[in-house]
Amino acid sequence: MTHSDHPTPLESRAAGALSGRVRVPGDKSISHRALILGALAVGETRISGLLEGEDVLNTAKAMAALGARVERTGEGAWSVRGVGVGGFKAPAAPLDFGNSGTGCRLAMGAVAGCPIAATFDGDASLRSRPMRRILDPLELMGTRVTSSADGGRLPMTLQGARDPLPVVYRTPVASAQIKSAVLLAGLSAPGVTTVIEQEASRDHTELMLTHFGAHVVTTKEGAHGRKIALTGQPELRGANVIVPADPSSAAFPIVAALIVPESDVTLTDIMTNPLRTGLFTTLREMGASIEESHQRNDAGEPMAQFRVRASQLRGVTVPPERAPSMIDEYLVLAVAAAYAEGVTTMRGLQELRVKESDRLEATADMLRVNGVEVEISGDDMIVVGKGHVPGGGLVATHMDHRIAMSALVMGTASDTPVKIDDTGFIATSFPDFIPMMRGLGADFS
Ligand SMILES: O=C(O)C1=C[C@@H](OP(=O)(O)O)[C@@H](O)[C@H](O)C1
Ligand SMILES: C=C(OP(=O)(O)O)C(=O)O
Repeated sequence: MTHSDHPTPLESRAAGALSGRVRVPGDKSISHRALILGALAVGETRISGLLEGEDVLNTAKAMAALGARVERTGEGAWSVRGVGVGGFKAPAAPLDFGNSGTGCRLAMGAVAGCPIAATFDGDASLRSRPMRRILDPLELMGTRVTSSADGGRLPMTLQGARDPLPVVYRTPVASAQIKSAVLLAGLSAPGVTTVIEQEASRDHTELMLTHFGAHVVTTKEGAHGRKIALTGQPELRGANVIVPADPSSAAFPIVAALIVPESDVTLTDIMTNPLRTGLFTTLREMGASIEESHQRNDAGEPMAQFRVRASQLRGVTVPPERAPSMIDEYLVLAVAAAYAEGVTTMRGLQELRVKESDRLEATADMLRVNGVEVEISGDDMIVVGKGHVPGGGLVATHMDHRIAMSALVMGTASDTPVKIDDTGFIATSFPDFIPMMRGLGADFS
């Protein structure tokens, strides 16, 4: 059964100030990586604070199907006993990644360096997403695609390389998923596998590979880029991983607290890796009151507590080079922009077209049906902020969790309620979103 077989609509209406203290769930990117590296390591990996959303649970199942022992030992607590680099066994059935690009693409990289065949599949949204960008480098390394749907899409069967070749690969777009797939395949190759990116994307794979004992050297490349060199065939050792709270999930209560008058909300343990914090930079430029305290760095990634108070926002221009550090946050930024005074121009958003939905079109539609003036010009989105949002619209969520949550956030302060057609996909990344927002004072019914 897919979520859309039984859509569950929900309405969000303005209901006074939001207040309270919350910890949003664990970071999705780090959760996927902890399971995958745990499955490729020798010995036990203990993970705490794992995001138990559907995307990550699908990765856990895939790692078990590839031969790792994956056990849930408590709330957010997981133990993984891995098979060692190159040691995956052929899965008995297709691996189903549901809605998750990250889980699927990183697992393709991990399988590519093992001499096995595996079939990758997902839901209708994932089946529509481009996989060529992952296959291009993996084929250079010796992996073969033995079957795929039209245009190199899922379902797809890969035959991993018996003797993978190390490569020097320049990613065509800033994408942590492409970079990570190449590095994970490079684990099985002799010598050094190098990825060069013109604009730095999130570096959780590099950081976690080092944590598990691999040798990774990162250097600057041009003004905004990086060169990452991994020495192949390391012995990865199981490690402890503490997963900080996901800044991309925190974005929703943060924007809600900014737009609902008199709100005062505290969020704890938010990961503040600079390659993930473009939204917070942008919101501060718009005049947001976000106070950061309790900075710590005891889990391999920086984290901090955020106190967010309702603020009168103003329109800004967001430069294209900031996109990789906030790529999943433009939807909810567009909501903040609608409540701001003045025009917000977000530049260089082409990658939004190939996410769970065409997020450029879906975000513009979400705003338009609720009375907000918005324009797409090439790869840019321009939102005309009037300080308030009329609301009254029904938002089509297109199997996209972030459209669903952004629209519900928009309704927390709109003149009339905002309705969404389906809440089902929220569980992919933020299963407790609805009760957590209600706990802060949101009226969802
Ligand atoms: O590597 C990751 O964990 C992710 C990378 C990004 O995708 P791209 O690599 O396609 O930019 C992002 O949109 C996704 O939510 C998570
Ligand atoms: C793009 C996203 O995820 P994925 O690519 O893993 O489906 C997201 O969570 O916004």
